[in-house]
Amino acid sequence: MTAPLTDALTGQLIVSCQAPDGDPMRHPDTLVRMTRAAQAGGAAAVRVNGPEVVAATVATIDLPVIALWKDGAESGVRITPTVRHALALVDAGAAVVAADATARPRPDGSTFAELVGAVHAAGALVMADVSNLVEGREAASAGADFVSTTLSGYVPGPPRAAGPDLDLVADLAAAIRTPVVAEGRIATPAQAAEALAAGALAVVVGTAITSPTALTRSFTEALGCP
Ligand SMILES: CC(=O)N[C@H](C=O)[C@@H](O)[C@H](O)[C@H](O)COP(=O)(O)O
Repeated sequence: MTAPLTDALTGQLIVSCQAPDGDPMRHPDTLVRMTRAAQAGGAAAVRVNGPEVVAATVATIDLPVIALWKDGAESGVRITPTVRHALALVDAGAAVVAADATARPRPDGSTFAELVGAVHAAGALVMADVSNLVEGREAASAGADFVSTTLSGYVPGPPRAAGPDLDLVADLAAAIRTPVVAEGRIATPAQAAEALAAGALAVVVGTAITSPTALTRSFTEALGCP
């Protein structure tokens, strides 16, 4: 089952259609409209947050849905933190469940490999969201179908770079056979192309496409607006 989706995603753009807590765009119908816009613009898949939005997206567009469920404190494991969260996303129709695969303990005590096993048994694939090369290797060994650089810069440790972590993309692509997805702080079409050249199977772009609040702020800050 991995192969057809891998083929469909090769060299393609995945649009992350999410909005943070409190953002005016965090509204199910609005988020589903973002996925429709992504499809209209040629995206090969979308990445969406929460079972309600996943189910509404699956009912609305024809693209594969990569689903996560952000739950819990910003400081801990937050992207699909437990097996329960993962299986709820499969029930909602996710083709792929994205889950934190960092070395941090999961709140339900499960291992990442156990989450992979549960999702596979339920008939979906797994995208491992990692922050470094070691986690990527371990996620591949645990059976992840895709490894994404999502969490580089978002766990305690090295400071967050301004741009995408293309070194991690290249290191992962050289180290594992599992397809690598470039994700996180990809802000321009040129950076997306660089990520593919670095060895990514596909590129996920979120904020630069789907966050008018962040994009507005980038302009107001550049202008020194109060
Ligand atoms: C770290 C974390 O929680 N990342 C989340 C994962 O789903 C999203 O908030 C990001 O928007 C997504 O990864 C895409 O990245 P960017 O918005 O930088 O293009």
